[in-house]
Amino acid sequence: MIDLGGIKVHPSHLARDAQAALLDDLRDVIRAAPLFQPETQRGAKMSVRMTSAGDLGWISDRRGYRYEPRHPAGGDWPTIPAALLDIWRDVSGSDVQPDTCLVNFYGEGARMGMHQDRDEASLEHPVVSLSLGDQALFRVGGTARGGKTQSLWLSSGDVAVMGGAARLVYHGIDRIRFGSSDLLPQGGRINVTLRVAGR
Ligand SMILES: O=C(O)CCC(=O)C(=O)O
Ligand SMILES: [Fe+2]
Repeated sequence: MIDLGGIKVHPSHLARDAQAALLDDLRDVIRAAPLFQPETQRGAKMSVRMTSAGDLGWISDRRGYRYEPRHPAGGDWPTIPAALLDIWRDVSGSDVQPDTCLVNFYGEGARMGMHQDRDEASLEHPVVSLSLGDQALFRVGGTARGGKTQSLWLSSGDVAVMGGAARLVYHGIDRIRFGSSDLLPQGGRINVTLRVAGR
């Protein structure tokens, strides 16, 4: 286990065959709830495409960031794949089940700016984050914007847990190494985050 500014990173938590099986589950999620490219409140398109599973899904549009019980195109979010609940059980240290699973897809050139995860109703539960596919440069700071940062390349199968004092640290993805993994036939990276958003 690696401690990155309080974030606990479990390298290779998921073996290759389990990654491939989970990818099949995520394809079903995406078939039921297609990826969309959210806009920020200021009207800029995010470079990451996303969708969700669970009772709630995270969205962003001109009205801001929030959780919604339906996909922007209408329709319930699909259920969270059971294999992800197993990961949550193994690493979260929480006996509350996650009610949302955000699926982020990073194509070539996609990135995610530094931010805190704080749209959840209660911030006492951890965020559990799984990387699949191409490597990504993960940057972690402190709980205030603009402080010192540390970086780590996340690889397919790695799991990061943001909990306790690290629940509100600033973090982002500077870039991916497009084509560095052959898990996704077309290249790119999928990041899956599990959260308790609604309680
Ligand atoms: O892609 C990642 O590893 C981080 C994603 C993230 O920070 C988020 O979805 O809030
Ligand atoms: Fe985040």
